[in-house]
Amino acid sequence: MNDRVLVVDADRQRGDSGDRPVVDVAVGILIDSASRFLLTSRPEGKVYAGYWEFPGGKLEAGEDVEQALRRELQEEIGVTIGAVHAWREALVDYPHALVRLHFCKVFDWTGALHMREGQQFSWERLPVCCRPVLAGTVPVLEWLAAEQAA
Ligand SMILES: Nc1nc2c([nH]c(=O)n2[C@H]2C[C@H](O)[C@@H](COP(=O)(O)OP(=O)(O)OP(=O)(O)O)O2)c(=O)[nH]1
Repeated sequence: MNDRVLVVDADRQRGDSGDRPVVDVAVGILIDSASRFLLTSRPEGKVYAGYWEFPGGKLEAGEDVEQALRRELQEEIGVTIGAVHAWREALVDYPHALVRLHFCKVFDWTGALHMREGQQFSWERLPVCCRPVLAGTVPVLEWLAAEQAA
């Protein structure tokens, strides 16, 4: 595979194996009828706590991206999502893990937002007001900006 890798905090040590496993992560870009998108803050106890990101999480064994996204959004923000539109992927090398992010757009969901992990949330437009934004999330804002400009 010929992915370009975004290296984050390059000055911090990685595991000593050159061959780190790739962790797949399903990420949801929830877009409402006013074209705003949902950002949430990473909860206490997780790496990069307090950084803003799109909701989602790691695939569990046997899950595909869509299944993981349905489960994560139910667990983390209390909504049941409708159709999942696979959009972009990114490979990000953090000190804690090498992750492949599968960004999906979601326009339909049911249920009221309920931050089950004590996160903050914000419905955003570009440019976003939330700070800091997680490094692996920043490219998505650039892609959304490019899409709006097209
Ligand atoms: N959810 C999400 N994760 C992102 C984004 N950008 C980005 O680099 N990531 C990275 C951060 C983490 O390394 C990884 C997600 O892992 P996580 O630890 O938050 O996932 P999880 O909810 O399954 O966590 P846990 O159950 O293991 O606590 O993806 C994003 O926009 N949304």
